[in-house]
Amino acid sequence: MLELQDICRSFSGKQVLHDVSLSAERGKLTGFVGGNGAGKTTTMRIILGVLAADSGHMRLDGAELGSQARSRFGYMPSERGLYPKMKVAEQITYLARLHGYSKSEATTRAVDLLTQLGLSERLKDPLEALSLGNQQRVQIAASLVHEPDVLILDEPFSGLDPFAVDLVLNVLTEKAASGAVVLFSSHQLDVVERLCDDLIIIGDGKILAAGDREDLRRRHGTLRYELASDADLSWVQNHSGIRTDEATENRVIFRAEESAAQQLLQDAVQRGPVTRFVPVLPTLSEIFRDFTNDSAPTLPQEATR
Ligand SMILES: Nc1ncnc2c1ncn2[C@@H]1O[C@H](COP(=O)(O)OP(=O)(O)OP(=O)(O)O)[C@@H](O)[C@H]1O
Repeated sequence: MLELQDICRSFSGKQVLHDVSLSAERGKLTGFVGGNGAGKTTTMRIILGVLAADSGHMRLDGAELGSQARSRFGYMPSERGLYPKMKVAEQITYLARLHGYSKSEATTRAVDLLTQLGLSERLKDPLEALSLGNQQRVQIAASLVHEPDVLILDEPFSGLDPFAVDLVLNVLTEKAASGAVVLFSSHQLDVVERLCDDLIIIGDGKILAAGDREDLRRRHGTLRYELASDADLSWVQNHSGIRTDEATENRVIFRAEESAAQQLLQDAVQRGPVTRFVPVLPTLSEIFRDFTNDSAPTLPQEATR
């Protein structure tokens, strides 16, 4: 497990990380979400050791994090950093060689990874001839080339089409299943909701919530209910103690305390057969808005990157 404890960091006297504590378990995909300027990249760069923390501790599997453990880290930075004129497969082979693979191992590894990422037709093209989404796949291949033990990805899904999202997801899931730590930041909450097992929400340099995705959905956000009946439900809108979010003749989605919801159910049963009454868990976007409304002026959907 990768653990950060009370990490602080300031730039020119302005504190941007405030006692950041988080953990990412082996075998799981951990999503790291927050609005613009929340502190995701700074945190990731500190994990990687390219930026120093002012204070705090970092551990991998209980041991203080040092350069030896970091040599098994893979990183995909948000600012892409490959050689535009170099051919795609050549580039990944070159990186594999730098990590100590023999020439034939490096070639095989490059071709396998790029094929897995859907780029088998583009191996001999220079990077700059590829679309931005495809260049990003190459960047992901670069972060994976040395079979990292801990994979840190800054916005790996931004700019990818749904097909590419699935390809990258398969690669990351496979990586996590092999026992690696996989931590990725993202603005795309729908993608994160679908992909990650665990979630960390950061706002204004502070960790706002963290844990198992489903657990977070159960614990946070406003609980809503769905009620459906064969009978007309138009009376529901005027029922005390509830607020309707959606309403048709035979189906409503409403917010209420549990006691008011139960009362409404009883009233509905007396008026006709109830065909459905279920709690509706909040989406990740709703939870994120609840948490960040106070702390981050910019919602991720408004991000331009
Ligand atoms: N080198 C730096 N010098 C000064 N301030 C910095 C530096 N790097 C980051 N910051 C500031 O730290 C804060 C956190 O930035 P960071 O890039 O970590 O946020 P982020 O969550 O990755 O945002 P985004 O989603 O917009 O990329 C911001 O206020 C940013 O301006």
